[in-house]
Amino acid sequence: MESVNVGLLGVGTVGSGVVNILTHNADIIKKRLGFELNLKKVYAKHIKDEVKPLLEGKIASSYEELLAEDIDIVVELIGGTTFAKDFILKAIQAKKSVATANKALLAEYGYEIFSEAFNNKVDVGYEAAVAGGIPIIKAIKESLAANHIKSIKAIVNGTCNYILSEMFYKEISFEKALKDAQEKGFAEADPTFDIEGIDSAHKMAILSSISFGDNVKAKDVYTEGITNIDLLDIKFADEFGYRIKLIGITNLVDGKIDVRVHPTLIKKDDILAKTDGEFNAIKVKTDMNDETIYIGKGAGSLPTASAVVADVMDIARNIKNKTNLRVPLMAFPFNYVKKRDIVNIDDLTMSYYLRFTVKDQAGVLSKISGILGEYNISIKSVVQLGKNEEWVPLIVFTHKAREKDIKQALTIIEKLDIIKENVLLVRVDDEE
Ligand SMILES: NC(=O)C1=CN([C@@H]2O[C@H](COP(=O)(O)OP(=O)(O)OC[C@H]3O[C@@H](n4cnc5c(N)ncnc54)[C@H](OP(=O)(O)O)[C@@H]3O)[C@@H](O)[C@H]2O)C=CC1
Ligand SMILES: N[C@@H](CC=O)C(=O)O
Repeated sequence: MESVNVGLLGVGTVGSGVVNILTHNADIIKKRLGFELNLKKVYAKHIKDEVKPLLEGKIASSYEELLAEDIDIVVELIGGTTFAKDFILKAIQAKKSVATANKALLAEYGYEIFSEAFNNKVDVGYEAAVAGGIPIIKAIKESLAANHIKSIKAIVNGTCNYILSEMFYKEISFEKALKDAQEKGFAEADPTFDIEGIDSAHKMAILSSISFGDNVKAKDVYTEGITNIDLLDIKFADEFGYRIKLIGITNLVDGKIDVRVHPTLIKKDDILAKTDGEFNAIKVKTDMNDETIYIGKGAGSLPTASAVVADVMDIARNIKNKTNLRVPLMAFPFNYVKKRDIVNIDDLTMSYYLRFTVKDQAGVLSKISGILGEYNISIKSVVQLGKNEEWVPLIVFTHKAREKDIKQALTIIEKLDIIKENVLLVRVDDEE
């Protein structure tokens, strides 16, 4: 049976993983498909040295060669939302199916890309765009297709999870942990996307869209990153029975979409708290299948490439079967119009971990608790660190309170001369 031809744009961390898998696992791929996947052409600004020997005779001199008639599927692995978008749209208009890991692009232009794919009767696979090697897109679109999704709670950024884990276990600095994550190929080209929570927001926008059949964009996601989390907070959380994780959440509240990403104190015995390093974990609650949990490597060359190649295999099957199915890959895409409003985080009620830096003098706590009390916020536990220093950390765990009230109370507290800097607020997951 004739092979299906693949063109690859970008041979960095994930692209080189794709080259490795297509080369080293060519036999099993052929056995499972019943035909060969032929990596016909690659185009990249730079090609990783380790895969150059695998690409003899395949290197194109311009990206246009990937759009030639004999290429059936193109794989976009350069990232970004400008050239990548133009390239994908050109490929679709040239009737080529696409596989991509580009969550930033889909979270912004998913609707446009999927509409174009629908009109041109081609597939767009994006399994690798959320949680790297974990088959979460397939799970939601296919395995849970008979369910209403109720909620998703997840760790979807390998870099942040790696940083928080390294800080906790090795007590190394944030900067050193980030550098390690970059060297291992987990981080985005611009790592602020990871550490400021933006990459997680892209992924939660995609998960929220496919779960609720809506068109949620990254700008709809309330987003906080991990840059304000200190080793001190990680240790405190531990003492109180929690781990700090960057958590993505989406669910429906009174018909509105609650979708957010922020650092969260998670009870130590929760599977999310036990997921470390570049691993991701996703809990999906549904109406008929209770809770299913997915864990695996969320970043890195081969795990991510494994998801990309699986998409390429699905698309290749569709091409060979000439079913023009679009079902496995196109079910619940972004071809939904925006239907629901987004919940304002200020209207939610949660418990909080607050870290104040206060003057080491009598009466400070009663001043703070007095102001919190005026906003109906009661303190669950409190710890004051250090003695005989001018400024000391004061940690407060609150009972449940409305986010808006907490923020208003903190605005007043932050103006007191007994407070040194902005208060750190971390939400506590106290779901039973
Ligand atoms: N790394 C990971 O673990 C994961 C990454 N992803 C996503 O996969 C995609 C690729 O990421 P990753 O492999 O890590 O990124 P890399 O930066 O390692 O690789 C991207 C490659 O594309 C090249 N490139 C950029 N622009 C162009 C262009 N216009 N023409 C040709 N080549 C270009 C880059 O060259 P140069 O360096 O010279 O700019 C680089 O070699 C991104 O969308 C990312 O978000 C998804 C899941 C996991
Ligand atoms: N930078 C991302 C890569 C995978 O999506 C991450 O760290 O999770």
